[in-house]
Amino acid sequence: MPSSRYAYQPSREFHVVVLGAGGVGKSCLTAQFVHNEWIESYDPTIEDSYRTQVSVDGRQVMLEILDTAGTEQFVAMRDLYMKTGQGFLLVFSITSRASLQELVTLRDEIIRIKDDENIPIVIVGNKADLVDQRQVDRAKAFSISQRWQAPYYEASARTRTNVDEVFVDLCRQMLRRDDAQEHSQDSYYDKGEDPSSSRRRRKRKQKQGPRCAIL
Ligand SMILES: Nc1nc2c(ncn2[C@@H]2O[C@H](COP(=O)(O)OP(=O)(O)OP(=O)(O)O)[C@@H](O)[C@H]2O)c(=O)[nH]1
Repeated sequence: MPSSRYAYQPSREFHVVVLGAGGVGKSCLTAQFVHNEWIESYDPTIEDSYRTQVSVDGRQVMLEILDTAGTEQFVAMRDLYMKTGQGFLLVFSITSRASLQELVTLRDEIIRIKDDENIPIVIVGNKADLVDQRQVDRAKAFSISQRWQAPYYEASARTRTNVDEVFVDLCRQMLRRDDAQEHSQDSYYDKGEDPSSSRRRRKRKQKQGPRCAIL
């Protein structure tokens, strides 16, 4: 007998979008997570996508990760990938106050485009190894994460600190959401109701308290 009710389920596939200002370390975080490699040079991204399988709490999940451009000239593509994204890593650099500010606009856009305040999001304060260049207090970032009801992690692509953790946290959020939707669809079909009419009720139920992971 399987120990979990999910043991026979096929692996899920989720679209993850990595967003943030130019140069905050989106490509480096993604390269560390997918390939375990550190990239020292800076080559601005236009758009790169990666497929990788990850095991989360014993469940196999296929991730399609889109590493996006932080530079202004490529922002026209944002609407499109925000529509397809099911989970978002919002990355700033702890060495740049402006990069945290940019997340405000990005988050507003995600919520507008997805029309959903509870979309899975993880906030990442990258470059945590550069402590002597810190411009963003941990408390400041944490208070934003509380407001947005999204977990906050300080990470370093350079030292590989909290790299797996941010992706896994996002996966958990997406899985939970998927499970809840599946479960409530089952029960509505059982009752002969239309599952789409209950979407809003369901979203409110999924609201979670913020979490903060420090180094
Ligand atoms: N010290 C340190 N440097 C980092 C870290 N992450 C990235 N960098 C450096 O920051 C620069 C930019 O990193 P990228 O990953 O290319 O940044 P990006 O956010 O993908 O940039 P765009 O493609 O322009 O959006 C590179 O020189 C990296 O080596 C980190 O955690 N610590």
